[in-house]
Amino acid sequence: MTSIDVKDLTKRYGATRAVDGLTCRFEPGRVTGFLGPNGAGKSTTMRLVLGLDRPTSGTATVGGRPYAAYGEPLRAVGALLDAQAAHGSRTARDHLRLLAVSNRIPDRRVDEVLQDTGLAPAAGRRVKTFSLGMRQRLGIAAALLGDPPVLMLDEPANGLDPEGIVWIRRLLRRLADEGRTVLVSSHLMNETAAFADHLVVLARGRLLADLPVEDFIDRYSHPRVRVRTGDPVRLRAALRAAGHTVEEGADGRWTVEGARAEEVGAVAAREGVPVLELADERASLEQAYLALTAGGTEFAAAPSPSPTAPQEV
Ligand SMILES: Nc1ncnc2c1ncn2[C@@H]1O[C@H](COP(=O)(O)OP(=O)(O)OP(=O)(O)O)[C@@H](O)[C@H]1O
Repeated sequence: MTSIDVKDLTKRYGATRAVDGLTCRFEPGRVTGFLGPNGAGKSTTMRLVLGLDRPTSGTATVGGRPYAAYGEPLRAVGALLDAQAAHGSRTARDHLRLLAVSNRIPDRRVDEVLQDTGLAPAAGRRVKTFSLGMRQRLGIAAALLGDPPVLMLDEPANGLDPEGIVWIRRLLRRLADEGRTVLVSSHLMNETAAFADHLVVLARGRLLADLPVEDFIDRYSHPRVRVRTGDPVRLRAALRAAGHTVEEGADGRWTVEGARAEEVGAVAAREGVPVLELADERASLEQAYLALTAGGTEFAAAPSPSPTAPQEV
């Protein structure tokens, strides 16, 4: 089983700490969503794992070894960092063949990954004629080529149509179920919630959260209840008297923020008010994520030591 281990990793570009003392492990058998606002350090971390950049300090290893120590790297880590990387004048098949040869990967894998990514009908077309979504699929095909135990994909759903998004979710799930380490960076929170098991959240190069998706939502989101009643006047008064704030939706359903269904149910029962619908509503990952990174923004907005000092980015 091959994990990615990041220890005390720091990367500075001039005054910018793109990655700042990051320690985390990406484990096999699950899809880890790697989240963070623009400039959080996700791509830099992935580049450091792939040895495309040198850390200022700290280490990043794959299966306990630096990526550069692997003789046939595509068999160790499949990565999609830049879907535009393929040479435009080559056909998709030739692009994959070249990668396969340099990693001693059998030629039959080229046709397998073309098939797996839905590109078989376009295999003989030049890459420069590909749409963004097709290039994205080609990048994923290249990542799968060496049948690697670790996959690292930067925004893989970028440019995919709805059918493509369903496809990539299923693919990521299958890869993790096969015991691989699957790391996926994304800006799309709800999208990530639909396929990730685990989240690692960065802001300004620092680790903000490293925990299962469910725990993330429990920890960072507030409970709320959806309720519908046959006696709005009495229930509204009773809930307000019990200290709850009620938001009334146009469809007759109310939202009670910060409450659980049993509390709202108890208030209604005490008043003898008929309840037609009552449910805890789990806040979405989007809300939880925004709440967390809003904290990161406070940190970011801390006053600099003196107005004339250069601002740390
Ligand atoms: N080669 C570089 N030279 C200078 N600064 C860089 C370089 N690469 C990244 N940075 C800076 O490092 C910080 C982290 O960037 P990075 O691309 O890793 O973030 P990210 O989380 O991947 O963002 P995004 O989601 O926008 O892709 C940013 O402030 C960025 O401007």
